[in-house]
Amino acid sequence: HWGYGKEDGPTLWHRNYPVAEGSRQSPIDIIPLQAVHDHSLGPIILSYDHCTSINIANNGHSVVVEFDDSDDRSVIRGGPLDNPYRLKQFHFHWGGKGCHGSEHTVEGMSYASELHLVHWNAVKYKNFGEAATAPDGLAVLGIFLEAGDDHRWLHVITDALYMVKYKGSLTDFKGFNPKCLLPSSLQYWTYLGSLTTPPLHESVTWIILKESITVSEKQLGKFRMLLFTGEEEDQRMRMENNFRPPQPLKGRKVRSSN
Ligand SMILES: NS(=O)(=O)c1ccc(NC(=O)NCCO)cc1
Ligand SMILES: [Zn+2]
Repeated sequence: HWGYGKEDGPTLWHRNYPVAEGSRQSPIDIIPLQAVHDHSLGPIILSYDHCTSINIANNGHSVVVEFDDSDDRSVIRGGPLDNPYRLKQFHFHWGGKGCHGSEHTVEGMSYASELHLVHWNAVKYKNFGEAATAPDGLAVLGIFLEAGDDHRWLHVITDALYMVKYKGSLTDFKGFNPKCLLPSSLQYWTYLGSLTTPPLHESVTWIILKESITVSEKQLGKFRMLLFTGEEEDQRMRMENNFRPPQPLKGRKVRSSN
């Protein structure tokens, strides 16, 4: 199976997932000065007020908070999107002690971590699985996490991580609204890309916020106490450096909101 190690990491994924070498892979290095200011790009609109988080889980690659996506109660719209996209889950990517862990980079600079809020086009597709294989099926909002002071709301997540230490573990996680994890500005870059983990489907409209949020090293350290491995496995492997490096732009344009 795939992972982030020497034997199963990003450089080997193309063996089972040839689209890894496709023309719209993610993440990418964003060069702000090369981004095209597109004045037709409106603001992104996040309607998360009635979102319903269900559980938090360790899937062996990251920690994921799943939402009830049975109706349009929490959606992202506007910006580059032609339809509202329903919030399905959010998860994180992070590094090892002190080193970097974001997937997207900005002029070669990476951040300590990156939060992905994953949405799917329920107007055109009947479920997430179908949308995940369509070129306009998914919209992922990416938010950079920078090391600094404590984040006042992230503790709600980090305090629950001990419950999902092992791969395959899952626990209730109700009443969490990811709006509390947003920076003050919703200015963004956007481009057409892919899932950053297998199956690497080229189905994602990426919306990356220019402003990062600040979290403490202590809070980041709690992500690193998670394990890639299950409770029954002898070899414990700390969950860290679960990020794919930037992929070739292959002629794509990155657009910038005003
Ligand atoms: N890192 S990412 O590009 O945001 C991403 C999002 C969803 C997936 N896959 C997913 O949600 N599958 C649903 C069932 O596992 C993989 C990668
Ligand atoms: Zn992700």
